[in-house]
Amino acid sequence: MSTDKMSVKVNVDLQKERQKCNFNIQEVTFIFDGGKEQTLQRKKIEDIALNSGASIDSIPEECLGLKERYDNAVRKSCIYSRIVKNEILEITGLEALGNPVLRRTADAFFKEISPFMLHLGMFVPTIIGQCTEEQQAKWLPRALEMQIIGAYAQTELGHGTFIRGLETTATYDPETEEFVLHSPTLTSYKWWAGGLGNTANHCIVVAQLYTKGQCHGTHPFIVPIRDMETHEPFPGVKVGDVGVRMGFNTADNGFLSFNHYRIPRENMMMKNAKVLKDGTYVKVARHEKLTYGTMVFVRVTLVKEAAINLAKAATIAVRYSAVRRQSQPKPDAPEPQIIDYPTQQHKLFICIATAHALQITGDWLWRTFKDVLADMRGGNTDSLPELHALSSCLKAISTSDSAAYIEQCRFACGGHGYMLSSNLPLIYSFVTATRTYEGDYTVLLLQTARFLVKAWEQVEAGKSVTPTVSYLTLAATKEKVLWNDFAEGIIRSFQAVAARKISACAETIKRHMKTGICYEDAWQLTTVRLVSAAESHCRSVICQTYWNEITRLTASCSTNVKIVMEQLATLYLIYWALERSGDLLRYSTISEKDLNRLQERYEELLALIRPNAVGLVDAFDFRDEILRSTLGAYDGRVYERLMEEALKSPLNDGPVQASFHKYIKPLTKGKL
Ligand SMILES: CCCCCCCC/C=C\CCCCCCCCCCCC(=O)SCCNC(=O)CCNC(=O)[C@H](O)C(C)(C)COP(=O)(O)OP(=O)(O)OC[C@H]1O[C@@H](n2cnc3c(N)ncnc32)[C@H](O)[C@@H]1OP(=O)(O)O
Ligand SMILES: Cc1cc2nc3c(=O)[nH]c(=O)nc-3n(C[C@H](O)[C@H](O)[C@H](O)COP(=O)(O)OP(=O)(O)OC[C@H]3O[C@@H](n4cnc5c(N)ncnc54)[C@H](O)[C@@H]3O)c2cc1C
Repeated sequence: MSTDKMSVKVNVDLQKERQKCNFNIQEVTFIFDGGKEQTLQRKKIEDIALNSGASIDSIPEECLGLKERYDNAVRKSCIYSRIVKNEILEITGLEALGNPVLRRTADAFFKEISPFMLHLGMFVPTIIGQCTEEQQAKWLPRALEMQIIGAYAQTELGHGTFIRGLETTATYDPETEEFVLHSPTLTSYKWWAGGLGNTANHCIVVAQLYTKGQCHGTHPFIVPIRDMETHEPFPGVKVGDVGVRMGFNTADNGFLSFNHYRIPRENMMMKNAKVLKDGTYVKVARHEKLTYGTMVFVRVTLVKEAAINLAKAATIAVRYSAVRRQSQPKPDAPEPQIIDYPTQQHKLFICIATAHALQITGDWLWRTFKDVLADMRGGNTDSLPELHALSSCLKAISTSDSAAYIEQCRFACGGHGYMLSSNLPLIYSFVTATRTYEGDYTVLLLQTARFLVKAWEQVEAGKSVTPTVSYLTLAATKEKVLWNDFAEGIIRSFQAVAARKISACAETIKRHMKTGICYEDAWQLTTVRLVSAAESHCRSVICQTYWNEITRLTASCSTNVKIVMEQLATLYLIYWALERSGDLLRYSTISEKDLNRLQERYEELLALIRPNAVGLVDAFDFRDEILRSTLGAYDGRVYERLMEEALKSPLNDGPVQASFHKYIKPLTKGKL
């Protein structure tokens, strides 16, 4: 098609899809956003941030060089942060830090990431979580006003996972009432902190605290690293960019080292522990791990982050699949829309369902987090271990599932999904990093497994356990869970699988120890099973939360919304029952006949959901500016947009590139 004849109308196939949709889209948007109020607030924020057109690039971000891309990201971060500071936080308050609306709207400005993301994502939350009130009064207004820009530097070249192994030291000098920060080795260089390389002028540094000759473990400090006028690093501070990455290239991930660099005593974040003027160390917190609080907070927010990104990818892939026609399964019939292939539905509908499952579970986890925080303010830390176990496994599974399904969405778009202009590769490169940062997948599942094994030992000892593991009590009676394929039956069977795996792990550890080895070695020998047990536990939590919550949330919805939401949730349960059929055959009474029936129901559900597929992704309600995809825009002008974006490439700035004259011509003329 010639570019000058491009139509601006909505693609006909998409129009027909929208006519087929039989439910009220807005009601589903409300469910996905967590309520009508939240939808209205989100739309208001999007209007404020996006209607001026400030987010729009004349040249696609991906066509710029590395430095220009960073420069452009800083420019737009300043615009967006001004809007956030002056207008958005007024509406949302600091609640926005745990609410995906800021990130969702930021996607219109940054195809990759803002170098300011960690400022709001971790620097500000750490000030809130780790500073005394007096310290907050000093730092928080400056941070929110963007007078200072911060990063969070915990990870080092040598250690990310094992925080207790960090090597940076903060040694207290009572003579001057200062801490001396030092990086004793190459492996002690801070590495990875977002925004640190060139942007931040302050940084939270996690270092081993020494006072009176004794090490008290890792603690956070606020460290000025650059001159506020010249932006030059202070003497004793070495800072730079870690180099080109798979994604995140506008996030300015940096390295940092100190050479006996001094900061005032008051720059230690002292909510959980203090160093007095004379160097006396005073522990304030009731729980050893409260200094890890920011990580728990971010893990909680990442569950909804995973949901939103998957919803974006699903929107792109489903709309494209309604527009794209390919092959001719029946002679003389027109080429079908690719969404009519059951295999395509199998790839995509689980993505829609998973986005809902994670969003709903993320909302529930956020509420749980706030409850635990309220308890802790009252001095009660009893629920912290359960929150840590939950946030660890949910962060691990949500980010891992979301990354895998985003990649599946890209596969579902064939060759065009490989184009950066589809946005799918960029969404993937962002989300796949979430599986690693803020705690690696395996490491976090093993944290949950620790909690589960302890819970099992408690159950065996006849003690009560916390709500999310109460299903273990039933399992301990050794009563067999009889398979039934109602939703509640499937969920009970998943719990039985998790319980059996957890008890088997506990037995395996004991068996190893009987051979004379220590607990730690026995634990290591069991870790492959422990990861699998923690994964099963987490899936049962997601399935139960999704089912219970969707039933509650749709109670007052219109009939067709109830039906389509129930279809999606049932699809999710059956999908995982089929995926984990090996576990079910091993640990429940399910038979081959039951599995065959489940497979049939799964395929029936694909057909039932099919007419509503476009409506379901429309209900995620992403503005085109946020989707930033040639394949996923609301109007479905896929081919026109692909062509328009292609023409913006600098490689199309003329019919002949300079390299022809420099290299190719001499080669073809035998002169090179
Ligand atoms: C203005 C424009 C801006 C643009 C718009 C932006 C808008 C932004 C707004 C919001 C943004 C939201 C999105 C956020 C995005 C954020 C991006 C983040 C980027 C990445 C940042 C990072 O990665 S920071 C570094 C993170 N690092 C880690 O996560 C390290 C992982 N390791 C650990 O957590 C721990 O070391 C460990 C848990 C693995 C082990 O710790 P340790 O060795 O000390 O403990 P043990 O294994 O011995 O366990 C002892 C005991 O403690 C319990 N425990 C461990 N951790 C915790 C915890 N956190 N809480 C509670 N309890 C804990 C453990 O279970 C053991 O208990 P027992 O009872 O003894 O069994
Ligand atoms: C894009 C990006 C942004 C980041 N931003 C920041 C930031 O702003 N600030 C910051 O401080 N950090 C940041 N990080 C660092 C991040 O938090 C760490 O990379 C992460 O915690 C993993 O630690 P690691 O790199 O040391 O991996 P490692 O711990 O070395 O992991 C390597 C492998 O070893 C395995 N492994 C490690 N320990 C165990 C164990 N005990 N048992 C079994 N297996 C184990 C892991 O599963 C993994 O497969 C960022 C990282 C990325 C990729």
